[in-house]
This record gives sequence, C-alpha cells and structure tokens, in this order.
Amino acid sequence: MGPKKKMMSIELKSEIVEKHEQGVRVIDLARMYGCSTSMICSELKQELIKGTTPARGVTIISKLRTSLHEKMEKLLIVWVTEKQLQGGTLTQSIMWEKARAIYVMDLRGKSVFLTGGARGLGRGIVEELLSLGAKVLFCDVNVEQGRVTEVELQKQYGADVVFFQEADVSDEEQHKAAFAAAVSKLGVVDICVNNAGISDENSWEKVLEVNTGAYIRGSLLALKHMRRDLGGCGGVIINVASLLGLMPMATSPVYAASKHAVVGFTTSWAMSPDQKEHGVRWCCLCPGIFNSELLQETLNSNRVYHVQDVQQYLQDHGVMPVSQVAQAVIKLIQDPDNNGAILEVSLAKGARYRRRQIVDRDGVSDLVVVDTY
Ligand SMILES: NC(=O)c1ccc[n+]([C@@H]2O[C@H](COP(=O)([O-])OP(=O)(O)OC[C@H]3O[C@@H](n4cnc5c(N)ncnc54)[C@H](O)[C@@H]3O)[C@@H](O)[C@H]2O)c1
Ligand SMILES: CC[C@@H](O)/C=C/C=C\C[C@@H](O)/C=C/C=C/C=C\[C@@H](O)CCCC(=O)O
Repeated sequence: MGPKKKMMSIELKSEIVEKHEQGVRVIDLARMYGCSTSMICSELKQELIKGTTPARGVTIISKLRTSLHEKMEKLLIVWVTEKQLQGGTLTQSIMWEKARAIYVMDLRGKSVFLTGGARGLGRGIVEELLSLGAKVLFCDVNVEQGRVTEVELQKQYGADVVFFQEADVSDEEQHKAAFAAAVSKLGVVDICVNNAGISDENSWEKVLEVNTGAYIRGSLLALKHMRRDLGGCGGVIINVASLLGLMPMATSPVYAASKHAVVGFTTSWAMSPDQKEHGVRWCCLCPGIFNSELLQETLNSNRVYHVQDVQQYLQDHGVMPVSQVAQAVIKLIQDPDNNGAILEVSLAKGARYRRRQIVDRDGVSDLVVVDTY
C-alpha cells in the first residue's frame, strides 16, 4: 500500500499558490511543505483550472502574471458592472469574447522583423500586420521579389511603415545586419517572426542551415534585444515550423528533422524559469500544407520522396490558402497568455492550440511538459 495522501487546509493551499505565483519552484515548495512534487502540482493545476483566463483554448503553463493581466481585469470589471447596471444578460461566452477583445495585443505602432517576406506566407503575414497598424522590416534572399513586394506594400500602406532588406539568413553576417537594420529603421523590434524556409531532401546541410540554424540565430538575436532584464522592452518571438515539426512524413525526413528542432528549441526557451524577468514570449506555428510557391516548386521537383503521393493527396483533399495561415500567425502574436504555445493549422481542423500540461517527472516538474489531447 502506498503512503496515505496528506490533506491540506485551504489556507495552506492558497499560501502555496501565492508562493508559486511569486516564482517559487514546485520542487522547492515540495521541500518547504514536506510533500511530494506531484501533490504540489495537482494543487496548482486545480488553481490553474479555476483561473483559466479569457484567452480561451490555451492552458496556462507559465506563472506569468503581468501588469497587463491587472489592467485587463480592471477594464473587464468596469464593462461587466456597466452591463449589469443596464440590466443586460451576461453569459460566460459573452464575457470571454469581450475579454479577448480587450486583451489581445494591440498591433498599432508595433515593430516587426520578419525573415522570408518577399513572397508566400512571409508576405501574407506582413500584409496582415500592416493592415493592423504595425511597422515591418522584412528580409529575403530573393532581392528582385523583395523589392517588388516592398514597392507594392509601400504603395498600399505607406512608405514609412514597410521596408525590405536583402539578406541570406543562412549567412550570419547578413542575418545580423538585417536585424540591425530593423532596429535602426524601426527604433525597436517588438515582434520577431522567423519564417524563411526551404524544402530539399537533396541538400540536408542547407536545409538545416536555413530552417534550423537561422531560426536559432534569429531567436537569440531577438531575445538579446528584447530582454527586459538587459534593458530591452520585452517582446514576442514566433517561429514558423510545420506539422512536420510534430509528426514524421516519408516524403521529407530532413525537412521534418529541421522543423522538429525548431519546435524543441522554441518550446524549451519558453519554459525558462527566467521568462518572467526576460518578458519575452515564445510561440510556434505548425501549419499543414498551404498553397505557396515553395509548395509548387517542391511538387514539381525531385526535392521530396514519393512526390506523386503528395500530389494525389492534395488533389483529393485540397490545400489551405496562405491567408488562413497568416491569420493564425496574427492570433499567436495577439494572444498575450500563450507563452510556449504550439498552434497547429490545417485545412481539416483549422487553427487549434496543442494543449500542454505541467507534469511531475523526477522532481523537475517546473521544467517538463507533456501534450494532451
Ligand atoms: N508551404 C507549405 O505547405 C508549408 C507548410 C508548413 C510550413 N511551411 C513553412 O512556412 C515558411 C514559409 O514557407 P512558404 O511556403 O511561404 O515558402 P516560400 O518559398 O513561398 O517563401 C519563403 C521565402 O523565404 C525566402 N528564403 C528562403 N531561403 C532564404 C534565406 N536563406 N534567406 C532569406 N530568405 C530566404 C524565399 O526567398 C521566399 O521569399 C517556411 O518556413 C516553410 O518551411 C510551409
Ligand atoms: C508536400 C511535401 C512535403 O513533404 C514537403 C513540403 C514542404 C513544405 C510543406 C510542409 O512544411 C508541410 C507539410 C505538412 C504536411 C502535413 C500533413 C499532411 O499529411 C496533411 C495535412 C493536410 C492539411 O490538412 O493541411
């Protein structure tokens, strides 16, 4: 028979929750209160469920509680009180919807650095960001297309809100220079989107350089620039991976490896115990197949295995438009409570967060998460 489960008083539970919110780790709480880490986890989890925030669909895995939360709650209380005084009906879903509207990150005036913006998803994301009032500097190795895109977007949104910089992000110097150009043109980078990617099973080194190496470099450059504890203003890092960052596919072993690495890197940084001090949020986008030049070029080449199977699959099932995927990126950027989130987006299921849960594993429960379904 195992040891008997200790009962905890309500006062003790709230003391533990408070300490955890102040940043005391689960393992230290377990030592302090003489109980197992799994007991602490289950108490905290119950509190998290009670405190699920209005940004629905995300299980909060961070201990973040920022001034933004306070501000949003005050605004919501004012709104609820006004509604009640007017005698209006208030359901939970009406409140959630309002809270989201108050809570989402306002992109007006925000500064963005994005890689691979000349065409495809990158361009789609830039357009969505500009339409919401952000300023963007995008880089691309394709100079001709980059300039065309810059001219077209400047015509539509204004010459002082969107800029193109030539850069091959697999080259360290060029990548760093592009990031520096963003800081110099925009004053600051609030949001960094690593998007430039390639698919070619014949050149594994190049695929890893662009799809993994440049993502890691770009993320670390952004982190260093944004970290509040180093004098930065905080920010968001979005890494565009793929569904192939979460599952295997016989067509593309190298590509899948490059994207799995991005998911592992991004979600691990998101779990840093210092994340609150850094003020930097990390997210991954994992799209299924969407209709871009990359896809068309991949399908018309020998860059993947079993290409006919993919062509047949797409003929039978259809393919997502770029706009659907670009909107999912905006959702990731705007949800303020989703540090560590993986957003999947596919034709069959739309955009949905992969849920993650804190688990107790060998006393390192603050540092380990599992996916649940
Ligand atoms: N198309 C899909 O079905 C699909 C699905 C899931 C994920 N993705 C990922 O989405 C991202 C965007 O893909 P896309 O389909 O829009 O591709 P795309 O080829 O249409 O656009 C990618 C852009 O990145 C640029 N780029 C490539 N290598 C670069 C480098 N070394 N330096 C700078 N710029 C570079 C290209 O010139 C291009 O403008 C990629 O990371 C890709 O892996 C694509
Ligand atoms: C299409 C061939 C593939 O091997 C490589 C292409 C390059 C980029 C696309 C890649 O990032 C994404 C592929 C994702 C595939 C995921 C699942 C598919 O089996 C079906 C999902 C279709 C959907 O619902 O969107």
